Amino acid sequence: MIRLHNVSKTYYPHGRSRGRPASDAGVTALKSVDLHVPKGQIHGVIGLSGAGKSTLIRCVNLLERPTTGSVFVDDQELTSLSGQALNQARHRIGMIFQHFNLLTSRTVFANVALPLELMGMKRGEIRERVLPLLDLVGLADKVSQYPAQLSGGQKQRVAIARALASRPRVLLCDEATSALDPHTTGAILELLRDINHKLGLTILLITHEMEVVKSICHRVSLISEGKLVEEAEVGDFFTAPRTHLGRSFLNDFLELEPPRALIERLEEAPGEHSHPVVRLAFSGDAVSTPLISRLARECGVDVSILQAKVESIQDRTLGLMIAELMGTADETREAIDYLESHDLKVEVLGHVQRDV
Ligand SMILES: Nc1ncnc2c1ncn2[C@@H]1O[C@H](COP(=O)(O)OP(=O)(O)OP(=O)(O)O)[C@@H](O)[C@H]1O
Repeated sequence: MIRLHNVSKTYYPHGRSRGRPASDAGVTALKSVDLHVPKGQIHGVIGLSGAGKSTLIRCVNLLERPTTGSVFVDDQELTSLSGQALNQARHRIGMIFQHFNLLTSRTVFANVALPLELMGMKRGEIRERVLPLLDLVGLADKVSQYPAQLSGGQKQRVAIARALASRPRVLLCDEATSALDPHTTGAILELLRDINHKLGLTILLITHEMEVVKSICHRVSLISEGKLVEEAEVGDFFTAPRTHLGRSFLNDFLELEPPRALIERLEEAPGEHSHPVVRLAFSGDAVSTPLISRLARECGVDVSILQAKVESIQDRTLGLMIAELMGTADETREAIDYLESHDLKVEVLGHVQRDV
């Protein structure tokens, strides 16, 4: 449904003039991005501030025109269109924004009606289209109110109804819940999930919050310095991110870091009298297997659990633990092999001196 092929975007300080001086290098915000979002999927793009998320999503409806590469939506190449043809194609793409972008002088009804007025639709038809949409987003009783009379969550619901007014095939969400509190965020994400389900709408969203990805996305891409560096099913991303940045997002989300006092004592290389400190991630059957007690029995290693957590990520259960393995060098090495042979991901964070 959405396909980006080799899309790059460079912002030039002096626009796109042909006589650009050689020193006018510009900022390359996207580098050779390939992305495919099949029909009916909810796809998240997550990244740090400045990574290129907004540029990426704005390239999908050509609010930003890519410097090179092509963009297809619903099998139509948007990058080959301009003028009226591009306007027509954009009716199939709805968009919502972090700060809602409502017109303050228009009522809720008139905000949702605006794109239909611009399409030249008759008043009666507009009414028939807008009222069910306001019902869908739970605002049937706010038809005549103005944006200033609404909460943030209600404003975003108006924006969602407006985005759906032209019956788009695709909805783009630009940090749509970043200005909302966690409870309201949950409600808006549930509405988006509902719309995806009921209308079969394909959704591409950008966010810097793992919670958003965890709650509603099917797949996720990680963006860093303008490049998509990782793409995975959400369950896989949360159990075994492949990049350092992915692991750092996951650790921040899980808030699973060794205690500060321990971090200060961690040494990179093992010593004669040191124990490894490991981060263990396990999913599937391993969650319910008593591996730690077996470790003690079968490898003769004592395990001191420093932190542990079990998370439900969609249909998967993910266990995480930070632990100190106490035994001789041979015993702890054997213990790590044992854990890995049972499909646990083991990351040695460092080594701490034993009290001798
Ligand atoms: N209109 C512009 N002109 C020049 N540079 C821009 C423009 N818009 C974005 N940039 C630059 O492009 C890079 C990517 O910005 P972008 O806004 O796409 O990132 P982002 O991941 O959405 O960041 P944030 O989460 O902070 O909004 C940044 O270095 C930014 O400074």
